[in-house]
Amino acid sequence: MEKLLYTKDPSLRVEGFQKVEELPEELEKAVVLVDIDTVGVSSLPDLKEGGNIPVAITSKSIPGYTIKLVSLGFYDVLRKPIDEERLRRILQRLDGSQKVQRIIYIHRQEEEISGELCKELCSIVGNPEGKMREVLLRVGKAASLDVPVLFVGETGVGKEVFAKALWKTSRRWNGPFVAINCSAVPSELLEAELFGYEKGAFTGAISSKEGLIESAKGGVLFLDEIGDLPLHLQPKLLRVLQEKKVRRLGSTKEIHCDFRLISATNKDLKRLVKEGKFREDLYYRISTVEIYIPPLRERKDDIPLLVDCILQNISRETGKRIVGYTEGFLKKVLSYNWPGNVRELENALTRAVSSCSGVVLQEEDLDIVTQDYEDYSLESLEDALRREVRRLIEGGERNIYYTLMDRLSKAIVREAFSLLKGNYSKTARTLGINRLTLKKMLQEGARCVPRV
Ligand SMILES: Nc1ncnc2c1ncn2[C@@H]1O[C@H](COP(=O)(O)OP(=O)(O)OP(=O)(O)O)[C@@H](O)[C@H]1O
Repeated sequence: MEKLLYTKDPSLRVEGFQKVEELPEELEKAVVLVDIDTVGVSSLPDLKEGGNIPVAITSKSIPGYTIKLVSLGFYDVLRKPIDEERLRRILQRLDGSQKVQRIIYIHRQEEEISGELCKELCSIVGNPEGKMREVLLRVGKAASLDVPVLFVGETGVGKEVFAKALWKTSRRWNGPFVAINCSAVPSELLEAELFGYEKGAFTGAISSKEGLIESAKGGVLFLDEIGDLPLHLQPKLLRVLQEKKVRRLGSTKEIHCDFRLISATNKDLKRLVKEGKFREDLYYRISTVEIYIPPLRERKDDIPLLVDCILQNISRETGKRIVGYTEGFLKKVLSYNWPGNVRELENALTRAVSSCSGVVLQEEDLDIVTQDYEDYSLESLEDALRREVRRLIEGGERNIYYTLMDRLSKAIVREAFSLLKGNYSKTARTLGINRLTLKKMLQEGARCVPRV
């Protein structure tokens, strides 16, 4: 492995730097130029050990990024292409205080790592080796394409967090991020909100107003719960997406609008299409890239990392000092299935912190009902359900009925199917349901998306 020695030579040229795919074994006292666009920042702790001086190299010029990188531990940040004069100044600055012996340029060919950038920029927590890696890679790739993206996943999995990460790492990062939840606005108001209106367009329109589509010009329009977009607005949205023009209510003038659509849903849109509740052409238009975010119960390795991060945030916000938690506490967190995902975890931890009398969270501070109860009677099941309904309502969850019914029906079907050794006819007969319905439920069991 060739290494470039730092010689104080003023004619030092960047092109002469050693490029290595992986960290060299001995790095002591090296200035390590880390191409973070391709290598990421995960190697930082290793680099700093042994007194190396990491300098980040990036082509991204996102506001706050330099500060973020320096706060992570980089000595300085250089933009690509590397300005040799700036590099030389950094080296001279260092030379007085540290004996720099060599400079190494670490770089990786893959572009995949922009996913890592999303992670750092948006404080997305997840095990880098786990399921979130795939999601981050997909977000990283989608960021460079200016096409509509649809995030699919249960409530509280982080669809909006990822939508923002996508926006911040796309070429539209300096444009606005305009978000609206289609299920939270009554259908008659949603049209005016999205498309805008002219004065007198309807009773109460005392002045004209631009719609959110117009406001998203140059940036991103985030349509949350797009599955709840009323049928009569769907062709209007489709037209806007096709023609890149919007017409305010009460106007004949078309206004050009250049925005990127990112949408999210916790519903099975393909099923809504089949049921005639969502237009097929719109579905294909909004889902050029579809990214599925798995529920927390399918990525339990993320939970300890999330717990640490959420507890730090809660401590910061509330001023209540929490130094850790017992093994029993973490065991209880891990044994629960978190149907409300990260949002529910945040709410449960907030409650745990407020009920904790010391600085270490105990098992009993967590008021969740874990699955390993011993009492199998229907009464106890009803009790558990009552507690679960109360907890979900207090946690501000939506779609409670469907989430619970979906989980219950799937649990019943799966258990019967496995007890009856995978015999479809027998299971259908025993459960008293149609064979086709059974097959469909078993197929859909893997995704578990609550639906109406
Ligand atoms: N990977 C993550 N790292 C850190 N925080 C996360 C992560 N995923 C989700 N969160 C947090 O969980 C909460 C819910 O996330 P978000 O609102 O993005 O979920 P959602 O899937 O859009 O939910 P809904 O479908 O109900 O709108 C937020 O407070 C968010 O900051």
